Amino acid sequence: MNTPTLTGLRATLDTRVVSARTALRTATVGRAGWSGKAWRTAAWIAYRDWMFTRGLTVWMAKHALFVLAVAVVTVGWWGILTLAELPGDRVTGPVLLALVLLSPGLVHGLWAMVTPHGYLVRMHGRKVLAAWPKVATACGLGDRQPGGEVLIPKLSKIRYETGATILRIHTLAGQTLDTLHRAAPAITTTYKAHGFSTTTVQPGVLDLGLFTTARIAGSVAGLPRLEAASPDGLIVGRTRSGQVAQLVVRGRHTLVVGATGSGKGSVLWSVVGGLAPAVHTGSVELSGLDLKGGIELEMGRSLFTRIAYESTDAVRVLRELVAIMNKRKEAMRGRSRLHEPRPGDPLHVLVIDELADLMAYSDFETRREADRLMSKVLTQGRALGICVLACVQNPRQDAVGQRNLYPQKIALRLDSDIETDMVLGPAMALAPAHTILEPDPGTAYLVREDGSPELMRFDYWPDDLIRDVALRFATPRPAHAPSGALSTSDADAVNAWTAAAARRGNTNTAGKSEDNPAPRPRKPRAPRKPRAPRAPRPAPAASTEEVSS
Ligand SMILES: Nc1ncnc2c1ncn2[C@@H]1O[C@H](COP(=O)(O)OP(=O)(O)OP(=O)(O)O)[C@@H](O)[C@H]1O
Repeated sequence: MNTPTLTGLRATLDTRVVSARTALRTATVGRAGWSGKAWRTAAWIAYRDWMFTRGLTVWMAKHALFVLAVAVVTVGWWGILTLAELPGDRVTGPVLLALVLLSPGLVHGLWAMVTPHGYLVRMHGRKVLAAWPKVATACGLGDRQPGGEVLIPKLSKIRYETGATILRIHTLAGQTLDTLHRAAPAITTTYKAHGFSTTTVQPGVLDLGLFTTARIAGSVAGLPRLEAASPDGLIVGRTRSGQVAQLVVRGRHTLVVGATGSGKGSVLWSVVGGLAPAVHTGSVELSGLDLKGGIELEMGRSLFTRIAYESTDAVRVLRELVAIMNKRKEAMRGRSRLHEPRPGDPLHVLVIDELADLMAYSDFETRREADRLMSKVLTQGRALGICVLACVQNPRQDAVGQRNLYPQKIALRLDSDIETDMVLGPAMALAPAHTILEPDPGTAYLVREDGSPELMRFDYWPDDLIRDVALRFATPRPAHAPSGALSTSDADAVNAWTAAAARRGNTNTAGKSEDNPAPRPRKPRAPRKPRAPRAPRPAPAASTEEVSS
């Protein structure tokens, strides 16, 4: 059976197990009133009993010979009393002796019963520690000495966080942290963990996090708060250890890639919605390009200062941003190397819902102009306070020719390891986005500028929340209605989306427009005559207005 089928089966099975568990819980401990309380009490007693038995059994298995000897002595004592037909009690003595001799096991069982979590953690830690010499040697970390002795890196501490076991490992003399980094995937597999993260603690000391869960539970976003709306660390979801996941927006461009249904909308709205309070105060300005006819961005249009649903408008928005960038260059020259956003001189965030619609599926002239302007923004914008968040489904070259200009990448579920490689390059080994399961939309690897990956799940943004946020935190400088603007009703949005899809597709030419003509077969082009250089275009009036305000 091939891997995708197996993955699909596993996902179906997982979903069934989750729903069966939920149903059982609802029918028992989840019930309201006295019956629910009775179920909960019974479950608590059963669990503690089970933990006592487990603790005692583990101790007995570890001291099997001693337990056997106690059994022989106890039964032997009782047997002698019985055979000799001595009068009096023949049971109490042997039983008391057995209880006294087995008392450490009983204490062990009580420990497991009273603090089950602490007990399980300690037991797991002991197992990891006991296996470490073998694991380290098998993963190539051993150093054989002339006398035949094998030295291994010291495992000094084991720590537990939600969803991860953290091993603190010290390099041997002659080893570098790279040696440990290289061995990390093998150590992870040997301990049967779901993934790993590495953190350098100090020179020669590494914290290796082994993930104990493969999935991150989804959560729904709440209303954003002004103090949290920082482009230097925007809260966008949860990490595998249950901590808040942060995304740095300022000073970097972000490419978001994911298959259809992988949750690009969650990433987009986590950023747009998360920044909304800063938009309202004027320290962030959003520009949006949504060439799917506005189906995604229309719902939050009042948050955007510039918005485009058609390719010609998209080019206009890009030109305005380039003009702002050029003005800023002059203003910042010799004074500052990184733009500090503030009301009146905001951080500009350009949000593109489907990059390929602009860069691959538009007409030739638009593509060329968009490519030129995007290159400028991507190469010069980040220090000048103009950042891009571009979402795309297809990571191939024709759709994202400039992917190397995005220092930060978010890889949601991808269809194949080839696509992961295309998006993440060498970081793919640590961020296998093609292994993210379909039932976990919004789960993604964030690969930062330094190449360090982190698995996280972006919060889900329901439509009602987006509308509410757009209403509360509207920008003080709202966008003019874009040409081809839609009514906000869902029915209209769907119609517009269908029309836009038809314009892009080559099966239906009904929605053909000048911006997006349906592809048709072309004759081979004759070589071009050299042209006189074009006079530079004057900057559009709107852009000047943007900068001077
Ligand atoms: N963070 C999340 N948690 C839970 N469910 C989510 C999350 N994000 C998205 N979903 C679910 O997945 C569905 C698809 O998400 P979304 O539309 O964002 O995907 P997409 O990648 O934008 O797809 P497309 O490229 O086809 O537009 C949503 O309708 C929602 O039900």
